[in-house]
Amino acid sequence: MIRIGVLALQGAVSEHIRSIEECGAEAVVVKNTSDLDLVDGLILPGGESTAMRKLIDRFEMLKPLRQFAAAGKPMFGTCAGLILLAKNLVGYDFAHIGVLDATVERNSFGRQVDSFETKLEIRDIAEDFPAVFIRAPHIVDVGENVEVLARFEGRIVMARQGHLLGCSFHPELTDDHRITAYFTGMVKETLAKTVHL
Ligand SMILES: NC(=O)CC[C@H](N)C(=O)O
Repeated sequence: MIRIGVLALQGAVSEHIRSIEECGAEAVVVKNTSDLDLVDGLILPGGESTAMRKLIDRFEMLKPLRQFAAAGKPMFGTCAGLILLAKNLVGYDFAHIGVLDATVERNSFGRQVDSFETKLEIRDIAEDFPAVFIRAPHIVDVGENVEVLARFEGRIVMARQGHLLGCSFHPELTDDHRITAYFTGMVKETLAKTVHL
């Protein structure tokens, strides 16, 4: 069985665990570098990116997370997790993990209290995905190797660059597991390639 980890330093962890299990994979709570060694793919959950970064530094996980991505292992950032993955952040002169070739702006959809749900058309995944946005970021711009998978009101809200996937919203907060299933498929494909090397 494939193993998918959820970075569990802060944020919406348990819902991702449930969704991974619904998709027939083993879910692993990742709290440190040795947990990271156990997994074939990693979900970076929503929450608060600044708080998550502090904890990543405290547990000395920044370099291991970058190495995980450099090794070609799939990573999926949702909301704050997307902010962690992005190479460029509007208004900041640094990135966190900094591997997804995209420029991301934080808190793009209104004030701090704002959250909403909408149906999204997502390329290759769904025509009507129930997407929950909570103080969500959006993708301002992407590099040429990045495929845009979904937009909301013209703004990019989901994108993929090879083994890296990111979205602005919280796919784990509904009972619709199609996005987690898609990521599970990415992990399976990567493993199949690795085994044949
Ligand atoms: N739901 C979320 O993950 C919100 C992200 C948060 N606003 C941040 O900038 O980190």
